[in-house]
Amino acid sequence: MRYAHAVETVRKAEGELMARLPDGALMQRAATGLAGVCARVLPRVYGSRVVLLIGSGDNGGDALYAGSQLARRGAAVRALLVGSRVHEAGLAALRAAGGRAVDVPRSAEIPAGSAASMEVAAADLIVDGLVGIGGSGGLRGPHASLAILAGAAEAPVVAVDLPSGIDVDTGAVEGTAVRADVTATFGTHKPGLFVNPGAAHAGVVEFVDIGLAGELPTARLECPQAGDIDALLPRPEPESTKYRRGVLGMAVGSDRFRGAAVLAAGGALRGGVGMVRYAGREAVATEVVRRWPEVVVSVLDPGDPLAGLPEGVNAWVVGPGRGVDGAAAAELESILATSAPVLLDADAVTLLGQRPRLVRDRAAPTLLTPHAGELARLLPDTSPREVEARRLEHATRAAEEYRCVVLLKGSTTVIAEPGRPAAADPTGTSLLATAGTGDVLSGLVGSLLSGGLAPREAAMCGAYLHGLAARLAHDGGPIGASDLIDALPAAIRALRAE
Ligand SMILES: NC(=O)C1=CN([C@@H]2O[C@H](COP(=O)(O)OP(=O)(O)OC[C@H]3O[C@@H](n4cnc5c(N)ncnc54)[C@H](OP(=O)(O)O)[C@@H]3O)[C@@H](O)[C@H]2O)[C@@H](O)CC1
Ligand SMILES: Nc1ncnc2c1ncn2[C@@H]1O[C@H](COP(=O)(O)OP(=O)(O)O)[C@@H](O)[C@H]1O
Ligand SMILES: [K+]
Repeated sequence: MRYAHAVETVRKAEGELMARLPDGALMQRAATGLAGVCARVLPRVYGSRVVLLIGSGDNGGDALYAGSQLARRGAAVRALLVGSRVHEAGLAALRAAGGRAVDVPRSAEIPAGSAASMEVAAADLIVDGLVGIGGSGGLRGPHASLAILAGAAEAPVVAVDLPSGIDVDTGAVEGTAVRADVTATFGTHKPGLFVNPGAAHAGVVEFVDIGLAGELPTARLECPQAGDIDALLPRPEPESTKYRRGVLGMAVGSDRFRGAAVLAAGGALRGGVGMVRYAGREAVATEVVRRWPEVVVSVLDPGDPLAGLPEGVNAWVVGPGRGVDGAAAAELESILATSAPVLLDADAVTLLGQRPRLVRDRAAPTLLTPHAGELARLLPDTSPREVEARRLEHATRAAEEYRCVVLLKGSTTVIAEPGRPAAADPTGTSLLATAGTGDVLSGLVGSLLSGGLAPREAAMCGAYLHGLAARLAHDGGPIGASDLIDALPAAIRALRAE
């Protein structure tokens, strides 16, 4: 598991640790780790041209000390000073090691052809020490110009602690931010490194241990790794039966959206469910069984659909392609009145927006899996764009308001549960941005719920496998939701190998 803490927590923990250590010790640890990361990114240190982008704060100090270490190993290090002040001891260390520093004019944009712009363009490595956890908002003035120049340069960019300009606590990017190839982050991960759009600016995140772990409380955000998912995933045991592995009820698809039922059932079957019990109209049930003969179907009578819903299931998936009419609402209400764990997706989430109490007052485990548009319908005065800009914040708010677990789909899938650290899925890929992949996810997560995982853990495992399956299914061209189903067994197999 990778753990991320909010700025306020990091500051407090660093303060406590610093009080017990000699002055500057933490910065030396950070700088040494950073220099090591830079040395691994460079083909060789000796003779390479390293450009440091240096802002006002300690983030610049880290970069200057790391630069001094690289200079001692034979790199030609040049610091571009752009802040209203500079970390003086770091600058002195750089100079003592033979590095040089130039002031970048702070008032204006940096013109093409200026000395600073030529330095950046000719670099073998660019180190982003503009701002760290003390930054706020998108980058301003010459900081922004340097970030743009660094983005246009060929050299790899190593970000110090985080890519300057991203919102550390949320991953929001409001304005210009550095795009790094590698981020060396100190003491703990930061939430913005795991949540897009911030995460996409961080590149590969390398953790630098500065001895902070003992001072840190519970994380704000967790990012599960293959081993964590492998440990959680239910697997058949010698005494397993189809019932013990989990019976999943599925109220998905409709005459109009038959594919949703087929895809969701496929996700469940390849997710390791013991039995899928499909409930729906005859035409849909026929399609489901044609594709998946192992599914047990209950054909619902349009005159009295609730009477035909199967009983004795371990969990339910409700919503994808099901519609938002009165019958769908009555069905949702009836399923939520059971004591089984329920996953609400798509239309069921839309229906919930008008009936929040259905979930708020429910004692049994409940999981919502909206995309940004659906989540926005759950939160008054919130647009899908706002949800996408600050995913973590909105998923957390919805989980608190509806008192249940929320998996918010999208560029980064995030999972929130009141009173627990949020989780960010690391495997997501835009290959998934194609119709029907959400239906597969609902079945997959449903199968894990029916297998006994709690909603948060089922959501974490499902999202991880979903993204991994997309990556494995991808052989250079596009993939569809059906390919994703086929790749799920390989994704489960790959967990052990990762
Ligand atoms: N604490 C510790 O123990 C350790 C901390 N460590 C390191 O310290 C880092 C935090 O350092 P920090 O607190 O000095 O803040 P930091 O982010 O360098 O600069 C903030 C300054 O930047 C500016 N600025 C802000 N926003 C801006 C914007 N949008 N656009 C442009 N400029 C902007 C603003 O300055 P001003 O504009 O006022 O000149 C503000 O004051 C941390 O990330 C880690 O790297 C490590 O050494 C390990 C031990
Ligand atoms: N840009 C993206 N990057 C990563 N994953 C994405 C992206 N866009 C969509 N996805 C994923 O694709 C799936 C789409 O689900 P959803 O919107 O419910 O589609 P549908 O209703 O067509 O099945 C979700 O798992 C979501 O996280
Ligand atoms: K930085």
